[in-house]
Amino acid sequence: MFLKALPGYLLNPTIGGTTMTKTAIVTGAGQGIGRGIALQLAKDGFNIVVADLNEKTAATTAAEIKNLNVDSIPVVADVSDEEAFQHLIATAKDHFETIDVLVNNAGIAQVGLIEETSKEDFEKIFRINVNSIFFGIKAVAPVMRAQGGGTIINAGSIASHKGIELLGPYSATKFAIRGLTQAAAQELAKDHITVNAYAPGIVLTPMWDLIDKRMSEIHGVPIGASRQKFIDGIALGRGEQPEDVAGLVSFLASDKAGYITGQTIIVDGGIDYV
Ligand SMILES: NC(=O)C1=CN([C@@H]2O[C@H](COP(=O)(O)OP(=O)(O)OC[C@H]3O[C@@H](n4cnc5c(N)ncnc54)[C@H](O)[C@@H]3O)[C@@H](O)[C@H]2O)C=CC1
Ligand SMILES: CC(=O)C(C)=O
Repeated sequence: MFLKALPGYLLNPTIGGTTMTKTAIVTGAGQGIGRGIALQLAKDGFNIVVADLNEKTAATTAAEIKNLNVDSIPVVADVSDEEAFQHLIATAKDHFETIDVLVNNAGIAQVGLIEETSKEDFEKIFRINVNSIFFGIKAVAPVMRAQGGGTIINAGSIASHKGIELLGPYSATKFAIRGLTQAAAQELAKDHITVNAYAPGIVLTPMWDLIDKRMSEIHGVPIGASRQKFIDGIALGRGEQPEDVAGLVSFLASDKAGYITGQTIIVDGGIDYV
């Protein structure tokens, strides 16, 4: 029933006169970049599984998507828990039959000096940002392999390419994600599964509200000043929006990106220090 075989991966193929709508799971889709990606993929014609820790925001995003002529379900899941991720994949498969795209977007940031970061916080950010992607790849690969293929897209960052002061543990997780993406792409290529990552810059979401507040406290500058300093280094002259990231993910999830794998692609408006 699943038609994917690279090349020639068709979005919504027609089989015996019936159009098959593809399905994407987006983690952390209750707000911010994940929500932006989920809405864009819905506009591209995917049914969407909206996964998030936050039940209320997941339900709101899923309801918004249902107004876009595709189907959507919210699933409450802590993706840093392997069993919860397996349950998410099983729920998506039960509901929509295929899982064509998994966007491992959920993540957290922590701001502070490496020397002042506790072992518990260091382990926590790895659990949420990295273990989740490891669990996601492990859970979805057998499903995609059995279907004949699929696409996994992970949340990197410009911090996947350059360690950023006061974002040490966060940068370490994003470098790890770049490595996992490259290795998974090599291992899964024979199964017609592509694995890539997006690497945004300074995206104006609740995550950056928190980063700015904490950095501004540490530097003793007014709220907003730390973020502005980063934005001043962007060639395109403005902070990034979730839609800017969603445009890249839309391409990576499309037939047009069928020959791209193992890449962590920067979408940052041209930041001078990367
Ligand atoms: N905002 C930015 O400037 C950038 C963000 N990124 C990455 O993009 C991704 C999304 O970032 P934002 O939208 O800005 O963050 P955000 O904090 O605004 O939203 C994150 C979403 O993930 C959910 N989430 C957090 N932990 C979860 C867990 N364990 N299980 C399930 N859901 C969970 C939250 O409930 C929230 O809805 C993250 O991986 C982040 O590291 C990368 C580069 C820049
Ligand atoms: C949050 C994040 O990834 C950056 C680079 O700001």
